[in-house]
Amino acid sequence: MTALYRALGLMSGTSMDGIDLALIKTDGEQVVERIAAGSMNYSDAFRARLKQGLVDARSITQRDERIGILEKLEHDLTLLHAVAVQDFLFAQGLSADDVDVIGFHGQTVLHRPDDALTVQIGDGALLAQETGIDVVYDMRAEDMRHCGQGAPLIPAYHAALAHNLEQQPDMPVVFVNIGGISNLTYVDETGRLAAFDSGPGNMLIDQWMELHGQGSFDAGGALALSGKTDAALAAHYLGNAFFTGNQRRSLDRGDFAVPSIGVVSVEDGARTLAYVAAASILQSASHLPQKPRSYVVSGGGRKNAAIMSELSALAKAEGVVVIDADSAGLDGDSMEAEAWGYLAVRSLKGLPLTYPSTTGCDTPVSGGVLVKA
Ligand SMILES: Nc1ncnc2c1ncn2[C@@H]1O[C@H](COP(=O)(O)OP(=O)(O)OP(=O)(O)O)[C@@H](O)[C@H]1O
Ligand SMILES: CC(=O)N[C@H]1[C@@H]2OC[C@@H](O2)[C@@H](O)[C@@H]1O[C@H](C)C(=O)O
Repeated sequence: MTALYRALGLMSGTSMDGIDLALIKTDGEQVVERIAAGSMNYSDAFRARLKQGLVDARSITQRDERIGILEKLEHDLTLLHAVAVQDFLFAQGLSADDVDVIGFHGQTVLHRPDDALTVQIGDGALLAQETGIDVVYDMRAEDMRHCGQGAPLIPAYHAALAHNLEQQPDMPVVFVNIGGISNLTYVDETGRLAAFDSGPGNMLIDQWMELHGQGSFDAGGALALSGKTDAALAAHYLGNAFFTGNQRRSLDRGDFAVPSIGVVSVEDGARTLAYVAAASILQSASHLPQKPRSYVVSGGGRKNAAIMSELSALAKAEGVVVIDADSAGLDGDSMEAEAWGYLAVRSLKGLPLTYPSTTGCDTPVSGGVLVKA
């Protein structure tokens, strides 16, 4: 039997709502045992600093540049991850010795795949020092050196999950992650893998809510459910070149702009953006190798009832079943964090993290930087 590693994945996603943590036991191949998961929310003040970081990052031309507040932000973000790890281990009754490796994503502050530039802040050496645990980080860069788009990386993990589901969904199955940005992974009976980002997920909804002083997200999709879809606004988003272009693989937060205030009512805006989140999944799925038979949905967007009802209706019209990841025996909140633990182990073993069919790289590519504690 191949060695199993206890891997702790840490994800700070594009929504910038906090840090997700997940401990798994895995061989980095077919074996995945989910052990525990947790999260630590960012304060409003820290989230505001992250947003400033995105602004400052716009002038980066070399991926190790840390302009404006980015140097201090990277340091503080890393220390917050160290605190999240310590709190998580304490809550689980574990210690650093119980973890073989941390898979550290950090925070994406800039993603320009067309310029082969992707920047995640997060200091792997500092995290290893603070936690006393080996850290694998910076897992997107090597893919870009091989002409890949540096994202999405979760498909390798989805492929492993497809073999581990308690209830096998109808194949081909598509894993749908509705985060700030959404992405799709297609897996069929032959093990064929295809993946790409599919469009805006929650990020426009979150920005729309903030613009109207209605908090940072549409809880349960309640506001959206009280509005109606504005066809012209929806068509504006769904007509974006991303959906038709042949380089359509990965997205940056900046690729879609929130509607201006007053274009539609706040309720109709929330509904329209929920519709766009759902419809862009279907629109992108039309580029998959074959029509899927089921969607397994994870990410915070599955808690927005307007997104889910739009998605279910659109999928039903195409004969595709929508399943919540949790009802498939998975954890829809911590899947990305699990993936980063899994990918860290693959990195240790020199196994590919990405494939030509997932990021567009020219050959299967491993990656990640290891820092020993
Ligand atoms: N109860 C809820 N009701 C509605 N929406 C929710 C709820 N909880 C979370 N969300 C949405 O999900 C978002 C967070 O989702 P998630 O954590 O999957 O994103 P992320 O991992 O940061 O993004 P990405 O996958 O793009 O990196 C929040 O910003 C919010 O919009
Ligand atoms: C550059 C970057 O951080 N991209 C994220 C983002 O958030 C969702 C989507 O866009 C995906 O491509 C990716 O994250 C996931 C976890 C991934 O790489 O698989």
